[in-house]
Amino acid sequence: MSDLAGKGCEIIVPFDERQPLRDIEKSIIKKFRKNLWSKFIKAIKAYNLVEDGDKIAIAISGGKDSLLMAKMFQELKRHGQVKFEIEFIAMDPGYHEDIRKLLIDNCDYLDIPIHLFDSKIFEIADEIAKDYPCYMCARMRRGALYSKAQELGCNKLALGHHYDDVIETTMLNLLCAGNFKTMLPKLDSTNFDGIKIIRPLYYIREEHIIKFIQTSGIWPLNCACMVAAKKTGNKRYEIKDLIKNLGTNFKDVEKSIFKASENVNVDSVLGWQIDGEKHSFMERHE
Ligand SMILES: Nc1ncnc2c1ncn2[C@@H]1O[C@H](COP(=O)(O)OP(=O)(O)OP(=O)(O)O)[C@@H](O)[C@H]1O
Repeated sequence: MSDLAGKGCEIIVPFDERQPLRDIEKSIIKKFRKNLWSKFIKAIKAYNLVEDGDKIAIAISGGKDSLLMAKMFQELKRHGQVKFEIEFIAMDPGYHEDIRKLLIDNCDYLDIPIHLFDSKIFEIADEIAKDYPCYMCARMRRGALYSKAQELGCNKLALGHHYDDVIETTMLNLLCAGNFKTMLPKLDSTNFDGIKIIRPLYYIREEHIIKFIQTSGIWPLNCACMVAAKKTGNKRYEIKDLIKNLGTNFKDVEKSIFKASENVNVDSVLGWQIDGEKHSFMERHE
């Protein structure tokens, strides 16, 4: 087994024992309506994420975010007016066997029928990018998920990134990469024809997902590799803490970071890119 697989990490401890499935499902549209269900629907409508005739591959890592996303899609199919199909795909990058078992057990309990498939991503990332495997791992993971979605005839791939992932990405780019770029709620694949990525949890705050998971009594897979377990080798963890700390002095700082990417004033920036082509404010002065 690759060193990346790890054994485990900080866990999200449930408030109570596992609740009956029907209660968990009901809680999404009742108890958590405002913070989960309404936000899910809002993003779907705002960005046209689900359309008639879609076949959506829902990517399940076994973590809290993707488990919730799976249940919300099932609710949407049950209650919504749009006609679409769903397939749940879960890729095993070389998990520790206990983690794989937890993933399967949670999906069984929650009635999420997954297509579980293997890849050797941990082994490869460990070999070719030992010190900073995250970038390599994420790229290969994306490729594996796209291929599976395409094999199943899907036109969309749904990922469980939420609001806090979005603002962390914005800050990560600003502070570490020197650019202004966020994570979009919908985008075309560059390598896989006819597949779009969608992020229906775009407006959902992580704290509400944690509350839902704790209330449901589920022990989600919290981190699947050593990098996540140790919280080192990836700047994202530092950015997460930074945003949290900023919140003590700046009111609604998360909202401001999120809004910044809706309100870019192109009249007041030095340069920008469209379709990979660079532009400068100087073009307007020549
Ligand atoms: N091994 C995997 N198999 C299928 N989908 C995956 C896998 N790993 C990640 N994903 C998808 O990519 C999304 C983002 O992955 P990331 O590792 O950033 O997860 P996360 O923020 O911890 O979310 P989660 O709680 O769902 O694991 C996940 O929500 C899921 O949709």
